[in-house]
Amino acid sequence: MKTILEVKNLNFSYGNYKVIDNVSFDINYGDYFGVVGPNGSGKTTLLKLMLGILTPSSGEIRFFGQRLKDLKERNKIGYVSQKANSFNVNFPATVEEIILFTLKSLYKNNYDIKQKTYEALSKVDMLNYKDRLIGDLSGGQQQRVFIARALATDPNILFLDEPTVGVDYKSQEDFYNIAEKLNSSGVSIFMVSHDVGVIINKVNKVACIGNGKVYIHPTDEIKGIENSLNKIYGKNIEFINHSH
Ligand SMILES: Nc1ncnc2c1ncn2[C@@H]1O[C@H](COP(=O)(O)OP(=O)(O)OP(=O)(O)O)[C@@H](O)[C@H]1O
Repeated sequence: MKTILEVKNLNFSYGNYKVIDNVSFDINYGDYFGVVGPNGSGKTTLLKLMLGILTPSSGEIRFFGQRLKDLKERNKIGYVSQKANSFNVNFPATVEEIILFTLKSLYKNNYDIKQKTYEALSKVDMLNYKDRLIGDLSGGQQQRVFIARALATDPNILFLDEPTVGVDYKSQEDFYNIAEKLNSSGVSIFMVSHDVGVIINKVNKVACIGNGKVYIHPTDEIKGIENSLNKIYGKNIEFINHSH
């Protein structure tokens, strides 16, 4: 099993307030990794540390064996932020242009750029919308375009911050189907979510975050997950339907 991301003895504080306390974990190629925890527990902070948006107080983050700050292939890491599906409705760009713009900074050949754009839009079933203005799409459709933009650079790992917030039930289902398909095609996924029940049915590893600590369990370790959730939420949580 090859490791895609290694986190060792990671610490992070905002001023005197410690949010990440000596956390270590690995993500392997093919993992579908779900991060759950209460409001303010540090999910977004952890994700921002992984992406280099925040700098740890101490500890190490390695992608593909390289330290984050030395990493050359940043395009192998995809990211869709929490705010991606609340795009300014007046933004004057088409779906196709949103992706072309990102790729132009990475590739020279215009034919390749078009091909990669169309491939990425097909992966999220949005190719038919390529000429539509991004601002005219629904939240769920915009979200799919931003996933396509993240996919267009062929990432090995995709970071998703609360991808199902603000999208309706059908779009959530569409999203989870796309995520599953991507994961089966070899893209590792790191997904932050509030939806503990859904997460447990979708992912293969769960990270429960709270009080600075991160407890990692494979999804078939239901008892272990319940214990960790009890620690971080401070109340008794039991899963009634164990689908694993
Ligand atoms: N820039 C900042 N400066 C100071 N404290 C911050 C900053 N950003 C976040 N925090 C604090 O750090 C803690 C973790 O925040 P974070 O946004 O990572 O939590 P979260 O688990 O993603 O929360 P939510 O589920 O509400 O999105 C919170 O207590 C928050 O108030």
